[in-house]
Amino acid sequence: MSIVEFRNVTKTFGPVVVLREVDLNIDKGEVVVLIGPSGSGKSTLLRCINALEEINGGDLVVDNISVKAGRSQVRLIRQEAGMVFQQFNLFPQMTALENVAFGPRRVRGISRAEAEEQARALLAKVGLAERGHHYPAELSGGQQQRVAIARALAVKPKLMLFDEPTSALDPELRHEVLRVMQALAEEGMTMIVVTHEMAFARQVGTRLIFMEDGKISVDGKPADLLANPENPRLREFLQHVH
Ligand SMILES: Nc1ncnc2c1ncn2[C@@H]1O[C@H](COP(=O)(O)OP(=O)(O)OP(=O)(O)O)[C@@H](O)[C@H]1O
Repeated sequence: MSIVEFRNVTKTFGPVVVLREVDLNIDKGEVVVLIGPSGSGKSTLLRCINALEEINGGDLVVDNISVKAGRSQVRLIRQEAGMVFQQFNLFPQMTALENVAFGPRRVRGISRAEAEEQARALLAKVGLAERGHHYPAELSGGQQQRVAIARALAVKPKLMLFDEPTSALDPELRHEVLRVMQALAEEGMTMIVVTHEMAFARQVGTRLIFMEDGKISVDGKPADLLANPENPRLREFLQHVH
């Protein structure tokens, strides 16, 4: 069953066309890895899914809700699609625990005690049970990114969007974030991941999409595409990401 459906979606910024009549269906449980040259529209495609960007043409339906519906519906989509950014984007004045507890308190209106209990469980899940009282500045980049994942999970999203989640991290910190993402995938979470981590694509991805100039040009199984990239531009791209 589709959880994300792009129907002929166009997105422009002024005169610049960033998504060109994109058609794409993503089913529940898929782990889609999105790759492509800089400026090909990967981040924009993700940001349209949780309505951080407005589409200009076509329709985009997320868990049966159109992004073109009214404001209250769009708010629902934001809850259903958790987003993790390259730069973590934690609230600096809040502890890790407060960062994770904040969303459920605001969105679902649950008590502080209940939100903090859930937040503690989520921090334990991402391997940070002992770090709840730390502020973001006291945590490594990899720890901050894992708090960001816990924070996104706290509002119980149906899918998770990751925009280059490891690009700002030193190599030795990347694997701790990738491990958390792999565990989520193994639990059946639907995920769309913009990344250059081809080992993750091969081991965890169920689908690999190559974007070029606002269009999807290759869409298939990671193992097949990585072993035998028939598309010459994909082949060239892959030579540069290793
Ligand atoms: N808010 C904006 N205003 C104007 N142009 C934008 C805006 N956001 C993105 N763009 C333009 O849209 C195009 C696609 O950007 P996008 O960030 O989606 O690409 P990307 O494939 O994610 O690239 P990268 O790998 O460099 O992050 C680029 O030409 C970019 O300059």
